Amino acid sequence: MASNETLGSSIADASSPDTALLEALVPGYRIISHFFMSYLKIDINGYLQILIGDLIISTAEIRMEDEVFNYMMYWISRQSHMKRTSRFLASLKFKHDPWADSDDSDFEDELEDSDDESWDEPKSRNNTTTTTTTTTTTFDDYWAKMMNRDKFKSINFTPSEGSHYFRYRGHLIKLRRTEEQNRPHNFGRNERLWLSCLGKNPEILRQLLLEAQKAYIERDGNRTLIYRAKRDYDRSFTWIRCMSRSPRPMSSVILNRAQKQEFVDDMREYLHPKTRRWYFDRGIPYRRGYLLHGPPGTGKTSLCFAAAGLLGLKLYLLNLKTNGLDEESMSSLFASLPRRCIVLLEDIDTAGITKTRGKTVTPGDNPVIPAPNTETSTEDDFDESSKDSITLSGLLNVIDGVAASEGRILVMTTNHPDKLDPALLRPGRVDMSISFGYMSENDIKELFASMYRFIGSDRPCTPNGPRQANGPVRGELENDEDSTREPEKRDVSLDARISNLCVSFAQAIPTGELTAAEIQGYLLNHKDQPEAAVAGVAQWVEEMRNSREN
Ligand SMILES: Nc1ncnc2c1ncn2[C@@H]1O[C@H](COP(=O)(O)OP(=O)(O)OP(=O)(O)O)[C@@H](O)[C@H]1O
Repeated sequence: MASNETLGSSIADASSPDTALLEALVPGYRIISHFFMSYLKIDINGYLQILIGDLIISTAEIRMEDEVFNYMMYWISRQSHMKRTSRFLASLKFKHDPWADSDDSDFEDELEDSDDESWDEPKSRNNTTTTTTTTTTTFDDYWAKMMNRDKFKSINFTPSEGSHYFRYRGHLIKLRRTEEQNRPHNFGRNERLWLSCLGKNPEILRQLLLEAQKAYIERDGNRTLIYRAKRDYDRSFTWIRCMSRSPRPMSSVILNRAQKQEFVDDMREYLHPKTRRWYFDRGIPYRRGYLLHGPPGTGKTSLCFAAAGLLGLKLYLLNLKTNGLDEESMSSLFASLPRRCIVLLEDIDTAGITKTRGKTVTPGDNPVIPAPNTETSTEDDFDESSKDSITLSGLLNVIDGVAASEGRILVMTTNHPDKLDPALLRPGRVDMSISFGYMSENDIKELFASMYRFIGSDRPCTPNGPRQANGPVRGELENDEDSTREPEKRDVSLDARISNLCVSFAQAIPTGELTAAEIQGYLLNHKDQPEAAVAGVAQWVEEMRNSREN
């Protein structure tokens, strides 16, 4: 903002007078206080401190564990005048600083860069030719550029610890940054920010914070935000933002279409304000739970990510095996969830909660809990791990507990639904189950088409040939990027080619034997060569069968 400027920095702590703020209030204050000190030996700063602190200054405190901290740090890091402050912290972009540009966005920048270039397999090394419209780049050129970029990581400049003064919309603002000392190194930093302005009306601080929030949220756009539970050094747990990703298109998850539609419709229906009212009017806890079950690599997690992207919900990941996670910490995590979000509890059967309702976990009681290594662990070690484990009744208490946020969507995934206690599966805890399995012929065709819909000139394709000219209606399951492409630009010959190949590919694979992850793994070896994928598939299936038999 043009009207903003940084006026100076000091390392004075909180107890020192806010000379700059006073100067703004009483022009000439510095000279007056100097006069009092030099000639009358009276330090008027000390007296004024009480007046300033309690009567004529408004202050906002911002804690690092709160997302507002990220808003503010992001805003600060984007203010050119703040970068010019005389005392600053220079740091490389850290992935765990959500306000800094993440590695994910670096990665997406790289994708955009590489989209601007056309690619040529090198006939000889360092063979680069320039055409009138695009640059033809060899891998070596690209790699040299990336390696250079990685060496020179961006440096963030933010105001360092202490006090900094700047003007915001004509108001003098003091920013103080502090860091908790004596904190174990491996638990990271714990900082606080303090924003102060003159006067008892903090309106300008609110405006600043709202502007910071807007900037931060706009930066995320429609990306899916992912949080995970992190243990602090005082053993408490909080949610921290761990990454943001472009939304996964729902159409990229291969699942029976009706089931997928039912899942999405059910979530939409649940999130509708009328449904919320319906629950409240009847005194029913407003929650919804889903169980996604099936063999590993069949798309359970992918569906959850795609649903979060489609509905624009934040995703909170929690692994019940997290070291130190107990019922109390889990309840406080659930209590601090936002009103609308998806919580994903993965591999619920491996968490020591299978069919042990009400039992205290003891060695050998539950084969799923990792047994202590008798050679290296002591009794104390085991006591600690049992104390930290989540029991089935503990989990049920958290799911049902009064502290559990209403409005959240709970998704649990498992490879072994048969191991789960019926108590966990009852309606109210699990309202819909979706079974994931090995690939059918249609699934295989769909997966093949989705892998090759962008090759060469990058034209999307469906297993049934070119999409209808009018395209999907917004909000239907085809919410993905190809739905926005103009139909007339589509490469019909590629569509026809892929449609034929996916039939041959699917015919060569036995149905109900392989997972999507396995087939995807094979196709990744033939990324731009669908014909080669079809040619080699029979042999690959043979090898897979042999490896399973051995
Ligand atoms: N049904 C599917 N549709 C599209 N891709 C899939 C599907 N199933 C698996 N994949 C691909 O396989 C990989 C693993 O998928 P995912 O993590 O969703 O499986 P999962 O069922 O959650 O596995 P696990 O039980 O081991 O957690 C991902 O790269 C995903 O893209």
